[in-house]
Amino acid sequence: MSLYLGIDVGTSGTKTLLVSSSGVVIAEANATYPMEQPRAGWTQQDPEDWWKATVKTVRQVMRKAKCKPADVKAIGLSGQMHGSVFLDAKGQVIRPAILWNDQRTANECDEITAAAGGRSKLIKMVANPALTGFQAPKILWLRNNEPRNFKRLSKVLLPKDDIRRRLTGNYITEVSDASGTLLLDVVKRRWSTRLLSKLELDKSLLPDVVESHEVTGTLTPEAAKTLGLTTDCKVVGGAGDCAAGAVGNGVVKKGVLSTSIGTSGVMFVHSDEPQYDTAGRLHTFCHAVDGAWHMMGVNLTSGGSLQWWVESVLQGLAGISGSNLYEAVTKEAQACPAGSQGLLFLPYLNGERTPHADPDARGAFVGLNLMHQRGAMTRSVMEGITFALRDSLEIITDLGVPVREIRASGGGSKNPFWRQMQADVFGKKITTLAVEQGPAYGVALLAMVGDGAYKNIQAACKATIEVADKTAPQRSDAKAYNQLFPVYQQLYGQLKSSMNTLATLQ
Ligand SMILES: Nc1ncnc2c1ncn2[C@@H]1O[C@H](COP(=O)(O)OP(=O)(O)O)[C@@H](O)[C@H]1O
Ligand SMILES: O=C(CO)[C@@H](O)[C@H](O)COP(=O)(O)O
Repeated sequence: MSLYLGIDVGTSGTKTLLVSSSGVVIAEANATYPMEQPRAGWTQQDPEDWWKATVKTVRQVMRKAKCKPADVKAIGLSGQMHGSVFLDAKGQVIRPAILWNDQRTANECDEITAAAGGRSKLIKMVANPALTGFQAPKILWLRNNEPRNFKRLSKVLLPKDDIRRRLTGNYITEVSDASGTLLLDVVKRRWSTRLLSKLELDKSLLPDVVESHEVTGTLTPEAAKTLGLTTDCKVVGGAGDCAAGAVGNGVVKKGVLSTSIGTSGVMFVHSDEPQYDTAGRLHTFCHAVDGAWHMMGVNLTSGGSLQWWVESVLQGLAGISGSNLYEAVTKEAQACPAGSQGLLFLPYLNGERTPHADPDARGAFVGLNLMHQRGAMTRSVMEGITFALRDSLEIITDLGVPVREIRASGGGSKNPFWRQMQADVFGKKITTLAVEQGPAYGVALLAMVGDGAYKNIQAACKATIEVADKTAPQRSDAKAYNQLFPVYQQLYGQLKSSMNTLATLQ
């Protein structure tokens, strides 16, 4: 028997899947860990927590499946992107890892842009502008703010690649996650020696880069023993969670987009060429598909905004308690008409990336009146999150990218009411898959390709992925959203200066 492990080192926890070569999920396990916020806008985690969660979940799926260790032929790794694990020459972690949603590096983003000779020159070099969450500004932040730690620095790894180091002993990343460092020449799929030299950073700080399906090593005897696997088990490159999730959704060819409403929100499109938005609003990264790229818009607090609204604000109020919190609030939201009676919500609770790269953007309800009840407010939170995704969709379609179908995924898309809202706001048919397992599933498929079970990732997706559900737009609600969306789009510009001042007062 040939089995494959997909491990996704997420922000709230690690998810591990054991999958057969025909794509059936045999067992799954999750383990959570905390996120530290030492100051407003700063986010950190201990890489040791990721390793413990990896060991725990792999051992759990092996126990559940009762299979032989030798049956597990290969592992695919996925994870939260952009985070930085700082290591010394002995492979010891120097300080807590700084995460994708951390906002401390605004000065370093300016420093990078200036060193590159301006924003458009930087975009030409690495296909993207400098954004606070990316890895390169974090390395500069360490140099500027913790010089003693910087002196000890020998390697910087992305979260899932730190797990690879512990599994194989090798310091390797792959093209999709490396794209989010801002140090990869995304067009040539190799480190940008030009930008590295302008930033006076040594290339030896970075790991080697491979394609996502390539084998990066086998388990060390120690790792094999700890996980209950064998030293023949391969570890393939894998992918950052956005590209891995897209592979798991079958977004490996032109014309299909995927949206994900998790903590963050992502609108993702496959591209056969390295196409990019010259204004830098979308990210252009290498896809986990050999020789392909992708563009994506990312909202930093997407499902995270609804989670804040439901779990921090509404929870405990009359009728909103117990294990069915989201069902209870959805019922109230559904009772309010599309457009939330003229109420709009801006989901910029922790700054924003697409289309407003602004660490000091903030959230807002605009248009409140005495008629509005709890249901209208919940509905407007869901609508605001969906409008934020439509911002990305409009940039993608304005670039001339054809959109035939949108595949919805993530915790938010499990809710049929929200799927219908997405169809209505986007004006497109929304599809969901029979088994939606996200990034961990995508990298299990890449592991199959690396092991030779399929000739490429397109063949693996074709053999394993099945569309289950289709939701078409409803004309009347779509019309209400089309009236509201231009007002939503104006609000950021109108409120930016007040939001930025308020951010200094928090
Ligand atoms: N029943 C539900 N209805 C609507 N949204 C939900 C529901 N359950 C979870 N969510 C949303 O899904 C998000 C979590 O999605 P998930 O894909 O698990 O995120 P992540 O991988 O980032 O942890 C939550 O922030 C919440 O907004
Ligand atoms: O920053 C990005 C992508 O550019 C985020 O999508 C993170 O990669 C999110 O990780 P999770 O919250 O899904 O773990």
